[in-house]
Amino acid sequence: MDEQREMKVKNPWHRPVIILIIVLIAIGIVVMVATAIIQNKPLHQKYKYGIVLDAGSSHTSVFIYEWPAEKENNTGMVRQKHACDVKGKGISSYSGNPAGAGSSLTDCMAEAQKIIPVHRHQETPVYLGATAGMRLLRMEDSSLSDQVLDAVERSLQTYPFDYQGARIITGQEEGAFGWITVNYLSDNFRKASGTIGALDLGGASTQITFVSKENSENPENSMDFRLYGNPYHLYTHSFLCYGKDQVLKLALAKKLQSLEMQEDVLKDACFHHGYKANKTLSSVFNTPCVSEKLADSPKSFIHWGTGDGVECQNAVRKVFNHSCCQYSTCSFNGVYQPPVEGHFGAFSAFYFVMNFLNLTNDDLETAKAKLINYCSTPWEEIKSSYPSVKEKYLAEYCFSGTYILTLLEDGYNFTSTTFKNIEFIKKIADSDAGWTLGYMLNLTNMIPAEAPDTPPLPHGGFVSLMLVLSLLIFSLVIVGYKCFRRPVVYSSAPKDIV
Ligand SMILES: O=c1[nH]cnc2c1ncn2[C@@H]1O[C@H](COP(=O)(O)OP(=O)(O)O)[C@@H](O)[C@H]1O
Ligand SMILES: [Ca+2]
Repeated sequence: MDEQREMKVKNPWHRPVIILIIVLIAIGIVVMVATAIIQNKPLHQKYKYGIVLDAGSSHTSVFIYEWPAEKENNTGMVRQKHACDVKGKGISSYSGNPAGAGSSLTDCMAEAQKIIPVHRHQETPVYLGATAGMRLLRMEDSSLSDQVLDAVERSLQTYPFDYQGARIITGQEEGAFGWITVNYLSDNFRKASGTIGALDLGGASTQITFVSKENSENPENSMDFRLYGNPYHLYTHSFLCYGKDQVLKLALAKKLQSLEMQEDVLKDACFHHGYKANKTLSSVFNTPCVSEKLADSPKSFIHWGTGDGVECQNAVRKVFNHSCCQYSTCSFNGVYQPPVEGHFGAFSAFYFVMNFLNLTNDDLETAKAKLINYCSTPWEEIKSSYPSVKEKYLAEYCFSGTYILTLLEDGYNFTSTTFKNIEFIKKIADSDAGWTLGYMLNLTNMIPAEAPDTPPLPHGGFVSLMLVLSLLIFSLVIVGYKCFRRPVVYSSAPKDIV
C-alpha cells in the first residue's frame, strides 16, 4: 500500500486552457444572440406618406396616411396620421364660384406640408375623390362639375406633392373601398374569422357592401377581389339621393306635394314640437333628387315641428319604394339585394347620429322606443340640453335617427336579430372608417392579390429560440466541463511492475 502511493493527477487538460475555451464559447454565444437581435430588429422606422381628399357632399376632409417605408405590402401597416376638416361646405357647393373650391383647400394642404417631412414631399401621392354631391352636380350640369374639378386640380398642383388626380368616384368604388378600409384596419384579411360588411351614410348617398354567398342576380351590384391570396365576392350598392340630407329634402318635398300643407305651414312629425323655421321652397327642390317640382306654390313655407316619432316613421317609410322588384329579393326602389350576412360596421353619419342619440348599444326595439321619446321632447328643451351642438344637426337628429332605423329595417331588411350584428363605429385603431384609405391602398398597389412571403418565425420567436438554444449549449458546456474536471484517481504502478 505504501508503495502504491495514491496520487491525484490533474485533468490532462490544463485548467487555464479550459477557462479560456469556456470564455470563448460564452463570448461566441453572446455575439451570436446579439447579432441575431440586431439583424432582426426592425430598422429605425422610415415612413412614407399618402394624402387623400374626401370631397363629400357636405364637406371636404384631408387625410394623411403613413406607413413604414420597408413594409409596404404587409397588411395593417398603413395608419391615419392626421385628418383635417376643410372649412366651409363641400366642393359641389362652389358651382357658382369654382375657384373658391380650389382655395378652400389651402389651410388643410398647408397643414399637410408641415406634417409630412420635407424630404418625402415629392414622393407623397395626393388623390382627390369626390362623392355624391359632385355626382348630383354632374347630373345637373356636367360642365359645372368639370369646372369645379379643374379648380381643385389647379389648386392641388401648386403643392410640392405628387399629384395623382381629382375625380368623381363611382358609388361602387365608394362602397367597395369603404369595405376594404374597415377590413384592412380590423386585420380581417389575414384572419380566418372572415370579413365584416360596410354601411356608409353620407349627406347625398348611402352604401351597403358585404360578402355574399348568393350568386349575384345583377352584375352591377357585384365586385370580385383577390386580396392576400383569398377571393372575395362582394355585393355592393350605392343609393344616390339616399344620404340623410337629400332624403330630408325628398321627405319634405313629398309632404309639400301632399295635402299636409295648409296656409304655407308644413307640419312635420320628424321635427320637435316648438320647432319653427321659415324655409324657401327652392331649399327643398334645388336638387335632381326631387323630380316633381311644385307648381303654383308659395316661395317659402313655415316648417313646423310636431314631434311625433311614430308618425315620423310612417312618413320616412314613404321614401322607400317596395312595389317593384324583378329579382328574388330587393332592398328598395327595385334594387337587387341578397339577405344581409354576417357582422357590419356602420360609419360616417350612421355613427354621428346613433352616437349623439346614444343608441349605439341598443337593440332595434329599444332604439326605436328611445327615439320616439327623443322626438317628443320639446325643441326648447333640446336646445337648452345641448347648447354647444350645431343647431342644424340638433334640429335634424330626430329625422336622421328615424331615417337610419327605417333604412336598416325596411330598406336593407335587417331584423331585430341581425340588427345586433351592426356595430356603429367612427374609428378603427385610430384611423377613420371611410372609403379613403381603401382607395389609396388600391391605387398605390398596397394590397397584394397574394399573401406576401413571411419568414417562418416572427422576430420575437426567432430571438427567443436563439436564446433558448444558446442557454442550452451553454449549460451543456458547463455540465461537460464539470464532468471532465472531476478528479481522476490513478494508482501509481508498483515500481517492480514497471
Ligand atoms: O356631427 C355630426 N352630426 C350629424 N351629422 C354629421 C356630423 N358630422 C357630419 N355629419 C353629416 O354626415 C354626412 C357626411 O356626408 P358627406 O359629406 O360625406 O356626403 P356624401 O358621402 O354623401 O358625399 C353629412 O350629412 C353631414 O351633415
Ligand atoms: Ca362620405
